[in-house]
Amino acid sequence: MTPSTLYFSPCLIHCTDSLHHLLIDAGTKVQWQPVETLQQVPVSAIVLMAAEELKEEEWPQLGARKALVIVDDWTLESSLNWIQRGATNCFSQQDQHLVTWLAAELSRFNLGKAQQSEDDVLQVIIDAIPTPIFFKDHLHIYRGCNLAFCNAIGFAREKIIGHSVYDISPKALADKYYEADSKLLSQGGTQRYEANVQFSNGSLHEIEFNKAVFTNADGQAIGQVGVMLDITERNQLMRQLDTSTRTDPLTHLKNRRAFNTDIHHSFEQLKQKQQTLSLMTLDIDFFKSINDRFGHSGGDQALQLVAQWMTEQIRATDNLYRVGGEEFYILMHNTNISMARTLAERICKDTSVRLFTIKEQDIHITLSIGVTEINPTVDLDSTLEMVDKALYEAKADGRNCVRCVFE
Ligand SMILES: Nc1nc2c(ncn2[C@@H]2O[C@H](COP(=O)(O)OP(=O)(O)OP(=O)(O)O)[C@@H](O)[C@H]2O)c(=O)[nH]1
Repeated sequence: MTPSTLYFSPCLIHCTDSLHHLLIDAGTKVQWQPVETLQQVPVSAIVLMAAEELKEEEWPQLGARKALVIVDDWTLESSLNWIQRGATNCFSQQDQHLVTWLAAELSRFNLGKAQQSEDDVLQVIIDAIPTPIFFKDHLHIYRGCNLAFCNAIGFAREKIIGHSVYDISPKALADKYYEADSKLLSQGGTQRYEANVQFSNGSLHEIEFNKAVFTNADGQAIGQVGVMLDITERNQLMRQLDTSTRTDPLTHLKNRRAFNTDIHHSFEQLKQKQQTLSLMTLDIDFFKSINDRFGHSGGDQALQLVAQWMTEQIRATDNLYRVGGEEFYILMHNTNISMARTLAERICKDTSVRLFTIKEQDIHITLSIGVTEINPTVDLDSTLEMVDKALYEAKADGRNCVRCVFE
């Protein structure tokens, strides 16, 4: 692109010829380049667009170009409307001010270039900050950024400054950014949100955007500044922490805390949908004697083996928890009491005939099991009490058996 190239929409071809000659008379030689859409116009370049050819979806790109909107009937109101949308100016086709505007702008462009200073102290300072920083004007056009921002999104500064989000991001993403920016500009203050961002090297990052509006002396929003905090590691740690607070360290099964969350969630779903949900509580019989015989570490090994064994016995839709010393729960979705009882009896029987090897000795382990179907009209605490009662009945009836709650 050269500064003296002027872009124009094809339906203005008839006026480019006279403009060309008028500009030569004004001492400015230009070349003309037709474009179908604003997207084809390089950022910061001068473009003449016929108002009727500008689609609404192109408006966000007006501010990133020196866009002159050419209307059939010029009115102050329509002209101001176009300027508010980001157009640089608005002229009627016959208006010779267009020639003076172009001549002035083209000579100012050259002057501006000569005055450009590479010694921008503020730029040097923000480039030293490792966190990506950017700022945009009230038309969402990038007006500044630091090196970390360039590196993160993978564009050189010249490809960012003066561009709209639509010039540097895929449309779907640009739509999201534009919406968030518009909200912030209209509400003022600050904005904080998290989004997944793919960096230029292909890596995916969880980013916390912290943005704030800045205003002129009259308090009018004139732009926004944003900082991108990379919270990928922090979020990973939080997820690990969350998992570990819901996991039993010995058996790696979900623990009572996870059970409480899951059962409340499932109970709420049960109230809304026509489904069935059953709960089984399983307790190892005479576990104390295993501890007494093999020591605490032998007891731990037994717990791990039983947990592993039970994991193999349940279905993909069942959830197994270790909720106490030698006590487990199985939450069974889409399962009524008769299906739950069948599963419980199979686990009970198969466990009793299986051999578990603790400290190189084979032993039998049995389970007492209580089973209930969860009724959405009965409160959860009462249901948990009833299934515990069923378990105690199984213990009282000699252990190694299943007892059900029937309402
Ligand atoms: N090794 C080991 N033992 C545990 C753990 N948690 C609880 N225990 C032991 O489990 C035993 C449970 O004993 P009881 O509540 O008397 O139950 P029980 O011997 O299984 O008898 P019944 O349940 O009545 O059949 C206690 O000795 C606890 O110390 C653990 O994490 N590891």
